[in-house]
Amino acid sequence: MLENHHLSIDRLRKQPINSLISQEELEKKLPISDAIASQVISGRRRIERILEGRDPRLLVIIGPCSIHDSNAAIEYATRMKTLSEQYQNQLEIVMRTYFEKPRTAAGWKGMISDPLLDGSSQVNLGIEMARKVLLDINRLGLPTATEFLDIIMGQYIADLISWGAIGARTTESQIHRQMASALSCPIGFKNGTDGNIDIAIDAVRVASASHIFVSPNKKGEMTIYQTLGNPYGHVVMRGGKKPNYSAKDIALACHKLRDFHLPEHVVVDLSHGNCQKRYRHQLSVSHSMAEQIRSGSKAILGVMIESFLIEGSQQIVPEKPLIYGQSVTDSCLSWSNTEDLLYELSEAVKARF
Ligand SMILES: O=C[C@H](O)[C@H](O)COP(=O)(O)O
Ligand SMILES: C=C(OP(=O)(O)O)C(=O)O
Repeated sequence: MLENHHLSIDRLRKQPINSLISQEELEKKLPISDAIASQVISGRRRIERILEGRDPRLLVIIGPCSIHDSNAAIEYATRMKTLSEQYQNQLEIVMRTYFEKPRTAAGWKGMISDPLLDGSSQVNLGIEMARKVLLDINRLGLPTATEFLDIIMGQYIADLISWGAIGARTTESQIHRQMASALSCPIGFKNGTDGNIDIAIDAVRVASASHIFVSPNKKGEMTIYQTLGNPYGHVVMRGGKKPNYSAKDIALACHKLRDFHLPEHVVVDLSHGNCQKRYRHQLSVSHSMAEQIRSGSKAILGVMIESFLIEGSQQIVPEKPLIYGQSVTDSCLSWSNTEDLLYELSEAVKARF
């Protein structure tokens, strides 16, 4: 009687579906080898050197908006690995491997939440598939980037990530800033969806400090951690109601960073608000980046690009087969546009050595 009464007080709007695999169990199933661990560590170190201003190469975070098909992701990574070797003296290429999608309103929330893309929400399968893709891509020798959206799920893959993002919708969230202060990779904070850069600068400052952060340990036991602070936070300009990639916008952001004695550099996201959701416009934003870099800008430390095997995007329709290699979230650039764009950026970077 008492139990029923209790149920009606705090379990009105949820019911258990399944228990979640622990990080320890998942890592036992899909362990990181010594070779992959040192690949991740060296990828992070190269990115950190760019952030420290000790490497003039351009950080390029590139890949599909989201990963929904492991085979297509591996094919993309294999092709990208060839380009990353070709341009290794100018570009540090890191592949976008986004498994969690923050949605403006509704929509598919990514491989971790719904790996079968049918609303069956098999989270244990999703997290296993995500970890496997990351192991495979890192095994190819390509560093990986992701958005840390859910403060618990990201920890199941964080050991395989060389660059992390806190997205436009969560940069202002205290919990995400605290999580970033604990993460082992460099973290880019997006400006807000309305274009507000100040919240991203605040996030960099907050994440660089130590915090108390409550999260599960590898066994799944809730634990109180003291974080050390992340010295590699930086701002990602992604535009908002209007683009913010012009030299003037970047100079303004640098001016604001200077006021807080922070390094005067940013990553520019060519997609999202900067292309105003017209994916081909990423090419014009890229021309502007190349132009600014050629004229000596040191403020652009990196760029983010949404690209996949096939350009554009497609809807997830029940029973309808998906087009292989095409995005199911934001529209992406084609492979051939991607090749042209990386060539242009690599040539521009030569000019700033
Ligand atoms: O990068 C992806 C999307 O821009 C983000 O997840 C929001 O997508 P939506 O506006 O289609 O929900
Ligand atoms: C969701 C993304 O970006 P933003 O947070 O800038 O909207 C993204 O890069 O996938």
